[in-house]
Amino acid sequence: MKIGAFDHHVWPIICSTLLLMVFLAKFLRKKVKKNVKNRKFQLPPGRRGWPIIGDSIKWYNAVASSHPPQFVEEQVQRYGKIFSCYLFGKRAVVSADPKFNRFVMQNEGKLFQSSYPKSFRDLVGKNGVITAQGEQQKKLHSIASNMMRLEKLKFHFLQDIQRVINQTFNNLHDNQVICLQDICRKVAINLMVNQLLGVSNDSEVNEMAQLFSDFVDGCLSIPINLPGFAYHIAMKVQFKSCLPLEKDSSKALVFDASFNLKQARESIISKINKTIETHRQQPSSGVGNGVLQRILEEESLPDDAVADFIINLLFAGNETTAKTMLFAVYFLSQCPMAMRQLLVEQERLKTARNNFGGEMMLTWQDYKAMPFTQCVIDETLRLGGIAIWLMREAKEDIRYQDYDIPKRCFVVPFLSAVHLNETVYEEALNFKPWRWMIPENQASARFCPGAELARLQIALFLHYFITTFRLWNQLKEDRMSFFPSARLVNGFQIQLRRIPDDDRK
Ligand code: HEM
Repeated sequence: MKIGAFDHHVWPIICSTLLLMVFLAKFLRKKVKKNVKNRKFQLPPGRRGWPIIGDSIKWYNAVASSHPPQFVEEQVQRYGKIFSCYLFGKRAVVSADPKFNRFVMQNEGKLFQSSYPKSFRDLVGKNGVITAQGEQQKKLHSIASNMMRLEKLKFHFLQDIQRVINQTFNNLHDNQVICLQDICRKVAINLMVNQLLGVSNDSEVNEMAQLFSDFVDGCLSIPINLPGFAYHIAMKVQFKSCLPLEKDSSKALVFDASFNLKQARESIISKINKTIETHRQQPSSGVGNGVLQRILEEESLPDDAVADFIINLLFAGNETTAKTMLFAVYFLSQCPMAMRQLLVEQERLKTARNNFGGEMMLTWQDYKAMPFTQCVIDETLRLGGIAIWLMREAKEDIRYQDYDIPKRCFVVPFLSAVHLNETVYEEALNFKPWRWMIPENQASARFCPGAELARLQIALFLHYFITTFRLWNQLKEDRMSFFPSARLVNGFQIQLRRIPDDDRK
């Protein structure tokens, strides 16, 4: 049978040819589109991992271990120093490349911004230096840097820090068994209360310290309370697997759902507001010499912004300082040679202490004469990795060398992968404070406005610790973990041997 001019055998051939051409056209269009897209978005190499959660569980397993860069190191071997993956339900670009990390830090606010969950921002306050963005962040950063610059430390903090440390140590007796992790938290929180709020009365310090401490513990647990978030699932799995093994004495693992964080925040704000009121009523009473009082005198921030500012500083400075103190003693216990050298430096200064109102204290010149102590602090920060990674978000599509980072992508400079890299630091896994005596190693980025204050606090803590307690017996093996924050899993339980009073000069 004929249809039109064609034989009926010809029609199937024409139809299939047409179909083939349509498919071919579609395929080529897709290919061209993909190429254009690839050219536009050449993500760093990497992988997708599991649906929704991506590599979050592997990530958490690594950071809960004693060697947090493990996951990053594995990916670096496969894909290179900058790679992509999925974390917390988001596409992420992770870097173990010091150059890229510097690029991120140098373009803070311009190309990148900090990326914290909303619930965290609500708790620590939207108007604080950690959580604010753009121009407001720059302004708050400069206020924070101004409040904690060297001259202020010299005049406002030096003696107070020594008083607070001694108050805590005076309550510890010979042969007492302590959990050093708890003691360091207590010292650091008391220091924060004293320096931020200008509170020095014992009972007030204790009351505020308890409030601050509960608040910081709670904030560390907030990712747990994000239902439906990949983060939440990862944490839950992680918790089930690590909790029975790693129950430590610090409160860092107390994840009590009934804990009312908002209430703790309100109580802190009400205390801050009361202090503001007292200061306004008696501005020249000389009561309190904290950052809070100085902000009220020197800056013109609204009261709610002042409260957020203080809570942000508390959050940024408390755990970081406490854990650096703890890790310094932990590393020193494992390195007798460094311990001996530190003791020589500090014993010499102990004999030079001066009398300030009946208390023997160190002067600013003494503090400046602790070169080896500063190396111990640098090495503790490198090996202890208190700030393991930074959390950023791309503000726009960004081109870096051959790669593209799309807008809103999670960007993670993984600092400890650089700090523990053998090609950057020889014998990177060993505690070797002497490496910081080499001038080239000394330059480091200063993006923490509290860095100098933290150094002063840690140096003075080490001075009084090693010159008050002779030797300490470690009662339980310990190891570091970085989940949910940096800690020693058994809290570093030690028995103190106090140097007899007549031995002290
Ligand atoms: C050893 C102790 C400390 C360490 C290891 C440390 C580390 C850091 C790091 C890595 C950052 C950058 C975070 C980021 O960019 O996402 C940072 C920022 C910050 N730190 Fe510290 N810090 C310490 C002590 C302190 C203290 C004592 C204070 C103040 C009381 C403080 C206040 C801040 C503030 C306000 C920021 C935010 C700066 C901004 O975003 O503009 N830090 N710190």
